[in-house]
Amino acid sequence: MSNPFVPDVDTLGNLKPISKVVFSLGSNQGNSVDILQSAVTALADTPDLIPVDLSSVYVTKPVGAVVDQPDFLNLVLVAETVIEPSILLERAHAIEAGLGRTRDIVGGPRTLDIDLVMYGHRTVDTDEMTLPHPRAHERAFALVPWLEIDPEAEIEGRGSVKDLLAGLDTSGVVRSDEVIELP
Ligand SMILES: Nc1ncnc2c1ncn2[C@@H]1O[C@H](COP(=O)(O)OP(=O)(O)OP(=O)(O)O)[C@@H](O)[C@H]1O
Ligand SMILES: Nc1nc2c(c(=O)[nH]1)N=C(CO)CN2
Repeated sequence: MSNPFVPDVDTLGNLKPISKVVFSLGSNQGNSVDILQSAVTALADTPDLIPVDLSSVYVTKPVGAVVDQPDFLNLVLVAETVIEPSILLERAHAIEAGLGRTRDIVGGPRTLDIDLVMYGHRTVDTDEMTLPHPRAHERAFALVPWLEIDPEAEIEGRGSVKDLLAGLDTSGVVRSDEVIELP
């Protein structure tokens, strides 16, 4: 996909399959709007990754183990790619690190978090990666923005995002006026 006229092939010359990938991005430290814009730009600039849709920005109440922390800004980016999930996660971690992310308190405040919510129909369960993301189906801060850009969205093994959201409290997820755009 880097060059539209040259198809992506593996070492045997077979065409690499294109997969739909869903990223959930969050930030609640630093200038979250600038950080999320830089992260979206960096993901979109990734060779062999084509952004398809970007959600609005949402202001969200913290959920999980640490609720006593500032509100987050969250958004979802859907893309198409031939990059393998493990390489994609490395890329996401490199973008997080480049934008000042340190890994300290699990579930605590962070300048930037990039989660790989889903990679096509792939299911993975290794020490490094779980796909679909093991907590995405219970996170209104990820599902609300995702549903906005993909009303037919489904999580492999969990069902439709619309149905999942029907069972979740979405009151802590509010669309904001902040604008973040694809480059
Ligand atoms: N689908 C996935 N997307 C992102 N990270 C994942 C995924 N599956 C496993 N991980 C791993 O989870 C580890 C913890 O990630 P991170 O530090 O972002 O956690 P967290 O943001 O505190 O919590 P959460 O994973 O619930 O968002 C990372 O080392 C990463 O490799
Ligand atoms: N609202 C909200 N809460 C969270 C978030 C997040 O991005 N948004 N990320 C977390 C750890 O990944 C834990 N809690």
